[in-house]
Amino acid sequence: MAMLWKHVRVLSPLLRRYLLSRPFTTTEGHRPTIVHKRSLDILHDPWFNKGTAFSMTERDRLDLRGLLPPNVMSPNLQIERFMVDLKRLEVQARDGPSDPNALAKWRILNRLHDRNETMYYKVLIANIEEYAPIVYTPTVGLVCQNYSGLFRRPRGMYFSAEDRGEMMSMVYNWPAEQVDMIVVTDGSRILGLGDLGVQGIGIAIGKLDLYVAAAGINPQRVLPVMIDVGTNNEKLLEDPLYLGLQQHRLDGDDYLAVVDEFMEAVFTRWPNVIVQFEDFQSKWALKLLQRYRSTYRMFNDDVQGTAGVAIAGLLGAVRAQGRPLIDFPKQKIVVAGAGSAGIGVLNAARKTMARMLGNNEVAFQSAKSQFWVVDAKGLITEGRENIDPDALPFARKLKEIDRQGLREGASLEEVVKQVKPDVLLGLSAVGGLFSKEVLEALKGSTSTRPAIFAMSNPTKNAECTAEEAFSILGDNIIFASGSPFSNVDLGNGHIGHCNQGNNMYLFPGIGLGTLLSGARIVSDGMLQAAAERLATYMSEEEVLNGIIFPSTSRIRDITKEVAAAVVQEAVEEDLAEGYHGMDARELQKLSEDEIREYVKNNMWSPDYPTLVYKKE
Ligand SMILES: NC(=O)c1ccc[n+]([C@@H]2O[C@H](COP(=O)([O-])OP(=O)(O)OC[C@H]3O[C@@H](n4cnc5c(N)ncnc54)[C@H](O)[C@@H]3O)[C@@H](O)[C@H]2O)c1
Ligand SMILES: O=C(O)C[C@H](O)C(=O)O
Ligand SMILES: [Mg+2]
Repeated sequence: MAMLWKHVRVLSPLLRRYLLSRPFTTTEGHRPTIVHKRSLDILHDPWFNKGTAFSMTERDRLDLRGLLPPNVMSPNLQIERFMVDLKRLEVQARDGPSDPNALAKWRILNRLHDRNETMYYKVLIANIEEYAPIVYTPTVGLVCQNYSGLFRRPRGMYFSAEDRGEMMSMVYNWPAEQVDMIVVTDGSRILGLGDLGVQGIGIAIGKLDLYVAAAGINPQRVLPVMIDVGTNNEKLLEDPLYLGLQQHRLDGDDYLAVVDEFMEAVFTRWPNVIVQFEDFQSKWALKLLQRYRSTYRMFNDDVQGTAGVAIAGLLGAVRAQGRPLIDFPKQKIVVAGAGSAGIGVLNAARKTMARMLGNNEVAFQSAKSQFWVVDAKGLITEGRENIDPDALPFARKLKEIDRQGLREGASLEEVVKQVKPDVLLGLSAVGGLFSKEVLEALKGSTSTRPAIFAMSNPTKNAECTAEEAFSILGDNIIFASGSPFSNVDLGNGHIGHCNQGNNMYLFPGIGLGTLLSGARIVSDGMLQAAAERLATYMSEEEVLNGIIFPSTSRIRDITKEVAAAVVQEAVEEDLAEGYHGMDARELQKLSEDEIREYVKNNMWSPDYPTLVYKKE
């Protein structure tokens, strides 16, 4: 293949297109898939199972005759039968995604995931807008909270504090020879729900569902991982039904030793894997990112993915005011929450402003004065005792805020009243923090179109609902939330548009782009390219209508675009080492459109391959 590629440039356009369109992975397309098992073993293997869709010839070949009802169903009919069951719950559904039936829907989908992966992803991809809120936020939060009761079949791998010294061999217990994507959590800060210990595995599973559905990562090559170092959740520690280690969390060097050993083990077995860190408490999220990011192919979704999505949203808000992007450094931004997500957003927004202002130290210093950061103790100033070093660069000078009529620890309401910000952005995990009073204060905003980002998850942790924002501030605002809300009918013929501002618009493309470029690390430039692509994805008309993020139904397309931008940047930074048949030099020769096509053709689709049995 590599030889062939060398000549692609001089080949006829037709042959060139053919070569570009060939999947470089092994099992997709029309080539049969070789399996080393037969009979019931196949039916019980979700990677290969097709259930009633096994053809008669396959039933003969794989010793399945008599093990299935005789009616051979088409994949579509099979899905129709399944959907009747799933839809039955909707008849009684009341309040959208946070409805109690959501958990029942999750159960039905999860059972399908356990029996037949191809069919599961077919259902998920075809109905992503409807079921992303079930397999992902907000329902996944409820699932994690109730995991002990919901647990049936294990999924993914668990590495615990008890496994120290064993991880290097344990990693070989996973059946897949190749793993492309790992999402790992230690369960210490699951969404805005706090420490859920081992039950946090649900978030890694949900994120990987999106990797398959949105990025077309092959489901046989994803691995959800839980690093169980204990929990500080006293309720779980006392619960006899809890599935994890019943001890307090390891800390300090003991903690680091476990995570280090895990990283070494997975990168030894799968040197090209990408590891996404997810929902680690802030105390460790930033430290682990610094510790690993220049040696391993890894990134932290809460810090870096969220930052990119927020940048895209903030730039969208500028466009929605009918102003040029270059006005971004003039925006006054109040951020509530200075944890891993808030700090990630602040650093990225400051850098973006600085770049627009001339990309020098003076610009970098002056950009920080556009931010007012409020945490659990109120406005952060240089007068704060024991200030978190990550928040320090954003601490306001005491003299300066005195002039603004503010002080150390001022409340969010006071800050909004005095600053009159263009943007109010919440990553606090505190539901209802943007109270009636805070939203009333935002009426004084000097912006022609103030923006509210209530980004905390799940729904009950959102800083305000869409209804609250639109009913108090009217329809001349931009609204985005981390978990989905329905659009709001304002009763005057106007509709308040709800955007979902969630890192799901970036992490699948960051992962896919890193994989297909074969980049050695995930660089700042690659993350920036991803964010910029998302920022320019919406048309002028959409943005002026308050639509600053795409709908989830377009997630596969936006992910392809983001991945292509990441590949291109990796190539430009000379980080790309290639992937399968596409080596680094060939990657360098591809045009922008060819990169897009290369990405598209390497996205897995949920089609049943023909199965052929072969003895091991
Ligand atoms: N939409 C997204 O894509 C996205 C991405 C990442 C995280 N999040 C959400 O962001 C939230 C925070 O995540 P994190 O990792 O930064 O958590 P964290 O616990 O590390 O940080 C929370 C921060 O909020 C502050 N805070 C608490 N009470 C406050 C109050 N009353 N007023 C102002 N600030 C207050 C805390 O002091 C802390 O700085 C979570 O709910 C998470 O689901 C959303
Ligand atoms: O998981 C999400 O929905 C977004 C984000 O990663 C979070 O932690 O809230
Ligand atoms: Mg997260």
